[in-house]
Amino acid sequence: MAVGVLALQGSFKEHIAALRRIGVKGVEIRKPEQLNNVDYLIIPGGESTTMAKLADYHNLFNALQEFVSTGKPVWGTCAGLIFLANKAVGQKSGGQKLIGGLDCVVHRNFFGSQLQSFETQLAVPKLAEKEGGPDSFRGVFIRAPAILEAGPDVEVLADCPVPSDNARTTIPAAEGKKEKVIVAVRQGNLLGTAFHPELTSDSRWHSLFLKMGKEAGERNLMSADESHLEDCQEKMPHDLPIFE
Ligand SMILES: NC(=O)CC[C@H](N)C(=O)O
Repeated sequence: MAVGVLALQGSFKEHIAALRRIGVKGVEIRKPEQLNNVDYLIIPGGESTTMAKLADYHNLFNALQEFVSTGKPVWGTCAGLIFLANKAVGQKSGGQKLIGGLDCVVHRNFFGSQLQSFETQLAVPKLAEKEGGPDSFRGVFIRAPAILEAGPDVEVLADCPVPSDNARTTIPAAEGKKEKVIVAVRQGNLLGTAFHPELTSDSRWHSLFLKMGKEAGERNLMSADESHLEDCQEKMPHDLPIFE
């Protein structure tokens, strides 16, 4: 079985390469019927307004919403996280369509413009508990969103300190009082990260995501067995950027 990666625009090739590094096949998804052939779906980073327009154009919204409701694992990174949120703020006028499902309020460009993109070490004790490796993860934030509010069923997997001078953020005054914002969450079959794990060589978010299918009782979905996964992870140094 394969992992689908929504391939309308954005970093879908990078996700497919990241999956390949842990021995898993990623399949590009552009049409609603292609979702029938996959048991996992990754919605990559990119530009969420453009992605929403393309999804509408390709009649993908209903199929994506159905996929989310089946309980199969879905992971949104950056623009993909915005897409999965029940509510987004800081959108272009008129807003944009969202798939929804993730009980969160996301600020679309919380950390500012493209020029204010940054990298930082995030504390990820829960990821390390499940996947081993260091307690920190190199977060690559590209015109990144942040989660301002999360519902009771949402587990916070990482947060990020907000710079005290707010120099980097576009946050409105009310949210400006925050000392930190949420940047990685899980809610049942849904995973969301505001940063781009596919741009680093640390595969732990990808392997965590694949385990979510197993946890949901769906066995034998991976094209690589566990021992192969562990083998790859051991050989792969953590924390190195990948620029492909
Ligand atoms: N790297 C990203 O995916 C950026 C997302 C961007 N903030 C948006 O609105 O879509």
